[in-house]
Amino acid sequence: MPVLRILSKVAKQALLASPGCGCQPLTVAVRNVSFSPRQVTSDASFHSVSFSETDHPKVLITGGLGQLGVGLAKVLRKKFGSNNVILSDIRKPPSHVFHSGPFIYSDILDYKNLREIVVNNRITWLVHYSALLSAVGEANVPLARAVNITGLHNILDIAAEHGLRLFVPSTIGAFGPTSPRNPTPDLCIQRPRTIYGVSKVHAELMGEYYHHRYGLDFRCLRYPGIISADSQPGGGTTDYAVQIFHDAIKTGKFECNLRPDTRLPMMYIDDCLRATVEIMESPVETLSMRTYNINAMSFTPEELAQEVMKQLPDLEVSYDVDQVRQAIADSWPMNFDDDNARRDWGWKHDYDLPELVQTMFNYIGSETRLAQVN
Ligand SMILES: NC(=O)C1=CN([C@@H]2O[C@H](COP(=O)(O)OP(=O)(O)OC[C@H]3O[C@@H](n4cnc5c(N)ncnc54)[C@H](O)[C@@H]3O)[C@@H](O)[C@H]2O)C=CC1
Ligand SMILES: CC(=O)[C@H](N)C(=O)O
Repeated sequence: MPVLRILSKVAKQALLASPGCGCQPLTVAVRNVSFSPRQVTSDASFHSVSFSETDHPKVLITGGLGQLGVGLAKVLRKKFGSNNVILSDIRKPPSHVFHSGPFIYSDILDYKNLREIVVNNRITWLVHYSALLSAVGEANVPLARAVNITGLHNILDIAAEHGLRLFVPSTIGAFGPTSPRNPTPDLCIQRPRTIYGVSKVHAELMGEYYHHRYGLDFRCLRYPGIISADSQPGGGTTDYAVQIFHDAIKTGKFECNLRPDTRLPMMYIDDCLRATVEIMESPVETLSMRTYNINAMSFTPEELAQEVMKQLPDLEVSYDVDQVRQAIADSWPMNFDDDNARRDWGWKHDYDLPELVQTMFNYIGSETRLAQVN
């Protein structure tokens, strides 16, 4: 029998054999009706390697060498053991990262390589961090489209085929100028004007679709702009809120690329990583939705500078507005409504603006003093 006919017969049989829950086993993976690694036969057992089979989840983090991945690996390794958390990226890891636990090369555009990693390491949780952020995405739309959309398709198929619990972060950037901006609720108009935002809305919808259609355990948080002391942001609109601390301590001067009155939701990295672990650990029955806003604080560059100047009164702040970033920021939420996350799974932030500034100064200050001694 020709290959095409065999495949379509297999697909039909599997559809007929679907359980009454409304979820169907993974005929989804037969995206292209041709011989491809994505072919899953009708007797493929969905959720074949589930979290419950192991004491600890076995976690793979994609795009792990960016602003958030190394910190998340640290938190997860403390909880689940170093060898149970694999960081991956297409870049070369710095030596302290390489020596702190398993690291592996993985290009999310290479489906076979990704599948091999998941199978060989018996992965049960996948945290998908690879992405091009808002500003770099606008500078290279074809690459952003490939990484953020085609890459996500690979991730969804792998996660569904192997019964993984999948976390994909979304962002305040998934909203646009026609969304309510103050505050922005979970469910409202989403018509972002950046390739980054469009790709994140696509990720939210595809993840929820795979959940409802195939039972994929998809979990998604819309992060605000994340502020961290020991990792650099990767080319976003909110990057100024990290840069100000480094420039203030190093040079006593800071030139901001957004207008002083640009209000955006922001969060300290520890809150962001804790929220991520909390939603991944939340019992299924607590999740009334699969994509949640999370919020901590909201401020303008002027308000941040004033708080920083409580520590460094001589800081000189000037403004040289980047039109691309400003247009993006002007279309994003000013305040985020995260009532659903607080109600459903008990989300609560720890850091407000004063604690954030104090913590950043303590960290960067001690690093700088250490560097001066050595
Ligand atoms: N940092 C933030 O403020 C926020 C981040 N997020 C989301 O959180 C996730 C992580 O963010 P960051 O760590 O800040 O991003 P980042 O830009 O710092 O890091 C992204 C990583 O993806 C990797 N990457 C690029 N192409 C790849 C490919 N083909 N295969 C594998 N890896 C590839 C890069 O090498 C980089 O290390 C992203 O999905 C981002 O959209 C959402 C909202 C806010
Ligand atoms: C808020 C984000 O998603 C990111 N930091 C960006 O500015 O692009």
